[in-house]
Amino acid sequence: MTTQVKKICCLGAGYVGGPTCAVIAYKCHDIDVTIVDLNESRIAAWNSDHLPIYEPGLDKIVFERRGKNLFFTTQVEQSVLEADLIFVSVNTPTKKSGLGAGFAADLAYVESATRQIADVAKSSKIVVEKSTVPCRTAESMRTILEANSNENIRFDILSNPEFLAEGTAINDLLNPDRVLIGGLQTPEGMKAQQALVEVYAHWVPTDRIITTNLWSSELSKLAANALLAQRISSINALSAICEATGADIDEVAYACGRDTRIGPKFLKASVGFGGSCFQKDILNLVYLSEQLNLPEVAAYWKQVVDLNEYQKKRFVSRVIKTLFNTITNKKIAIFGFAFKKDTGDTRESAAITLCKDFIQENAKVRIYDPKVTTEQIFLDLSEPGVVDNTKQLKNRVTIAKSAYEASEDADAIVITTEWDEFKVSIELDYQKIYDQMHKPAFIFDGRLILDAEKLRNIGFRVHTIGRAEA
Ligand SMILES: NC(=O)C1=CN([C@@H]2O[C@H](COP(=O)(O)OP(=O)(O)OC[C@H]3O[C@@H](n4cnc5c(N)ncnc54)[C@H](O)[C@@H]3O)[C@@H](O)[C@H]2O)C=CC1
Ligand SMILES: O=C(O)[C@H]1O[C@H](OP(=O)(O)OP(=O)(O)OC[C@H]2O[C@@H](n3ccc(=O)[nH]c3=O)[C@H](O)[C@@H]2O)[C@H](O)[C@@H](O)[C@@H]1O
Repeated sequence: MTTQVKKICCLGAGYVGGPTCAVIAYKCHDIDVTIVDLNESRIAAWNSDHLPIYEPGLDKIVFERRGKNLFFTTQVEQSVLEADLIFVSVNTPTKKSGLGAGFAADLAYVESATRQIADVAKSSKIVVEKSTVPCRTAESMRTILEANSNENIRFDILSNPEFLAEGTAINDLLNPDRVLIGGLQTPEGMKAQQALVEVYAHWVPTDRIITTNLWSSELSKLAANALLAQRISSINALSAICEATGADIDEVAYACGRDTRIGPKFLKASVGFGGSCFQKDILNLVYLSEQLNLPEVAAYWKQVVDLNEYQKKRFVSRVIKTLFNTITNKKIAIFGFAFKKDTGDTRESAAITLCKDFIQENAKVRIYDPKVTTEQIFLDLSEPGVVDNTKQLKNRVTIAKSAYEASEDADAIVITTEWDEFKVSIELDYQKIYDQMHKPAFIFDGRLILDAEKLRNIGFRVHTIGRAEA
């Protein structure tokens, strides 16, 4: 008989734990879901009218289930004690120091969450690795948990990586392409796997729920992110060839993507991919390959990240070169600071690198993003621990409340995030923007969202990634 899950606890109320478990509560009214975090202010925000993350559709789901079968708390012990199934959804950032620094995932949070479960549990639990981790992490978790099991308590470990993308998280969770559940191929392991299958089967068609062994599941998560990022680096590499030859990267992407074997998605050239995971997970894969003594494999995946860095630098050079080889004291309006549209998340955003480079060149940058807070922007641009450069930063960086305010007296506009409101045909009056800028007025489209022809007719000098200068 399968164990029926009645109470779920999720350790980690972040971008993954919050939306994922809110959707489980929304779809499974017979299951109580408690999301726990050590961070008190984050939990207070989850319990308030202003959720700690911006994600379209999330508010509605949380407000509908909160206090009914969805709870947010800092009470780790109580929640772990009561749960039959525990998601470990804590952060796994790249290690900053020690062995593997700059590449390996820092598993300290996963380990401490696992130890918390081992210390507190008084009944059997299914422990689910939701965080993205290096292949075979479940083995370490199992060792810690088994050292604490006895004839009355057993722990079954599953891997259930998350594939949601920020900005579309709710739709991704409600209609996933697939749900992946890895488990040990023992009778107990398969029984635990089935218990989690039944949770998802409340709303996901069973042919979309894939069960595999633990290690395939762990590796598939790193592999999926590496393959997605590899497509972006491939198209960005081609964008450089386009700029030098007169080919147009959107046309090339379209022509290639029409081949059903290639497909159209993830072929949009850009200033470089950002986000908390692509770079981290690929570096994690590089480290894993090196550990397995596979240097050629490591070098192959490392190139995806290197190309991404190159793309950002190449774009910065193009801006400086076009602005007559100097941007000292020039005003550059930055449209967008989040790593993609429809999120307020700035982790690894290409805009951070670009702004830092412009500041290094003594430009004055004025940033507008509809969802990122001023505090977050200054946090991202300052370099705590290196030098306290907040004062210098404030001389160079200002935050605007609108695209119009950002572009007042500007020499150039740089589009860094593809927010819909920046598109010519949707909201912005680019004639008004042009009229208030220094001339010649330059616009650099790092996201291929603008109608260059229309802007040129207004008088703008338009430079687009993946297109030669007109
Ligand atoms: N952000 C994303 O879109 C995706 C992230 N992932 C993976 O999911 C994991 C979590 O990522 P995010 O949610 O973005 O991170 P996050 O940093 O937003 O959230 C993690 C939360 O865990 C909390 N935490 C740490 N240790 C804890 C403990 N022992 N007990 C309770 N709470 C604890 C932290 O305070 C933090 O609020 C990472 O491994 C990431 O790679 C996977 C798919 C998508
Ligand atoms: O593990 C994770 O964290 C998640 O990472 C990505 O999701 P996310 O980073 O939220 O967003 P994406 O839509 O993948 O975009 C990542 C970056 O690539 C850029 N991008 C995306 C697509 C494209 O064609 N071109 C491009 O430059 C985006 O602008 C953004 O900066 C994956 O898409 C998710 O499946 C995965 O779960």
